[in-house]
Amino acid sequence: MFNHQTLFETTQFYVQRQNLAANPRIAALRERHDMMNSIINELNQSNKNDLKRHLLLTSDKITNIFTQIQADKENVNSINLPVQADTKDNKNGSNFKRKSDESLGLPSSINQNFNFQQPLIQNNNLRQAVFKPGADMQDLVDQNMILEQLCLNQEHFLNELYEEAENIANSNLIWKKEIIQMNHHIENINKTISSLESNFVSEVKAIKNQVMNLHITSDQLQEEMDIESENNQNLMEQNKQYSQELNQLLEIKKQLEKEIEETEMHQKSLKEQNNQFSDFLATSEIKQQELFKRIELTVAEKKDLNDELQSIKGNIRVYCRIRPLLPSEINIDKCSNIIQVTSSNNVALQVPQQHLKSENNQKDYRFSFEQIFDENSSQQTVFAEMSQLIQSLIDGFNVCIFAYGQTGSGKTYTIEGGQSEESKGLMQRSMEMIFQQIKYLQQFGWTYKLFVSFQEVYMEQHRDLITNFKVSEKQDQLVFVEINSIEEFYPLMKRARENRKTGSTMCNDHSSRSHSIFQLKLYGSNTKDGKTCNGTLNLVDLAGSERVTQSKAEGVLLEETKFINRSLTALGDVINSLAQKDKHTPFRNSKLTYLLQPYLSGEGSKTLMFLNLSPSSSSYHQTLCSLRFGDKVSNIKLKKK
Ligand SMILES: Nc1ncnc2c1ncn2[C@@H]1O[C@H](COP(=O)(O)OP(=O)(O)OP(=O)(O)O)[C@@H](O)[C@H]1O
Repeated sequence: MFNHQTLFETTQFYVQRQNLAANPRIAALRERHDMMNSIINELNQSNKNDLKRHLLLTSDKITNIFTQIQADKENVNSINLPVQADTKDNKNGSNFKRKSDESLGLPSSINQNFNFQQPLIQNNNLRQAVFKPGADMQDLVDQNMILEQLCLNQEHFLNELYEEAENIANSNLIWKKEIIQMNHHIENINKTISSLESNFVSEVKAIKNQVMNLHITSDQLQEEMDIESENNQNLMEQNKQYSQELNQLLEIKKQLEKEIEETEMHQKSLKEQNNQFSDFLATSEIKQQELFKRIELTVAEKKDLNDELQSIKGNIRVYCRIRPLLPSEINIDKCSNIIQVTSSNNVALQVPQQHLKSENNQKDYRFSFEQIFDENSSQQTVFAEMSQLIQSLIDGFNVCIFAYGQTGSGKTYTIEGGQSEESKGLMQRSMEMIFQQIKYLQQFGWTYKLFVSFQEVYMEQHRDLITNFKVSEKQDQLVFVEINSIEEFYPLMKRARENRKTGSTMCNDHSSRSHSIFQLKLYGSNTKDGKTCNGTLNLVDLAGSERVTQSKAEGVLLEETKFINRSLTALGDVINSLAQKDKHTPFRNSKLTYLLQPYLSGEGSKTLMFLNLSPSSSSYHQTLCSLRFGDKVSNIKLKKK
């Protein structure tokens, strides 16, 4: 039996379901499904080049749509349908069974917002209207027919709805499948996109690197181009300069060509002059040879004349030299000058007032010497007078020059002199003259070898002043140094002076108490005629000639003074003996005479004694002694062999 209430409720239910079918959300779902299809078609249609762009755009769209679909689907599922079997009002247990929500693809949960009370109330009202008590039978039959017809219509309509619902469920399943396929497809597309993206990124990276490299290469090329352009500019400038120089050179060339022409002309005239000159030279050479012969003869004559002159003057000569009063003698000791040079050969020693009695009131002592140099005589003047002896040395004589006098009378000043050009002494001036003469004589075939030694005799001890070593009896320890120029001589002189000074400080200023001997051995040979010519120069700075009694010396000083006096006396004796032509000359009486023996004896020897005098009144006795010694020596003549 058909239950009207149940039919009504069922009808109500399917009306609601139809309403659901017409739900705007489901319609929207459909629309989006269509849109997705169109997008997929669109994607399939898009060409490969635009694929990436489309994919990027559509992937976002798809993602949005998909999320919306998911949301909509959830919303759809969340819409609850009334379950007839479970309602309270299904009292009659209707056999109408609605299809399960799952089979329709709809969720089984109940939508709490849907109001079921309103239709139920309406049904009750309808039921009351239909089954109204007291209504007549015909009305009921009519009503029943209407209701049966209504029921049939409703059933038919419900079947349609049911089919419609099944279709929706089927299509829903198809959508699900499509969505799954689409998801796969989207995944594949995403994969393709990501691979394309990674390729794109790597390609972009590669392209970026290439672009970077291109930038670098471009920068380098730019730099090179800049350098090249600079070089180019420089080259242009150089080119300009070269072209200017070339023009100048061309002008110079023109001038030179002119000059060459002129020079060639000049050369021709010079050749002619040359021929004339060569003729003239030939005759001049003959004349020159004649002149050389004459000069040689003149030199030989000069040598003989010099020898003769020295002989006339005497082989032993005495030059007297008086030094000026020293500032200390004038200012401190208040001494006066007691020597008067009366002429170039005569000197007078005044007896000081305090000594007049002891000298028997003799006012002065007068002496004559070959040459007297007063206090104003320069080193140059003194040397000029004795330079003839140096010439004799070069001519092959032995020359001995002594400086004799008391301490501080000017012996060292005369022999060695000072450091300045003006004050340099006999030693330096002699050496300079010798080297000048050697150079001059080279043109006549003379060559010379020079050897020098510096030595000292102190208290009969012989010492080498170059090595600063003691020399034994054998003399072979004495060093002779060969010198080839005046420059080689100076350091040796300096060294000897220093060694003498060192000795002086070690031995209580023994420099004034020792005899200093400079020796030069000169060996000459003539390459033209084979002649030889050997001579020796001795410059002797004698020790101070103080007398023991007058010096009031004591101790070591007394000993030194005794040695000095002994050696000076021995020198005087030797000179005297030589003058007396004695058979035996006592050379061995002192180290000094023993050393000088070879150069004092014989006709090839020339001796000069400088008698150095102090003009001070305080040195009266010493000066008188020196003058007497000098007088004695100046009267000696060396014997001839
Ligand atoms: N002709 C001169 N002109 C100027 N000064 C001189 C002259 N002679 C000597 N003198 C000075 O007198 C001082 C003593 O001279 P020097 O040392 O030569 O004496 P010396 O006789 O060698 O003494 P010593 O025996 O003690 O060595 C020095 O200061 C020197 O410069």
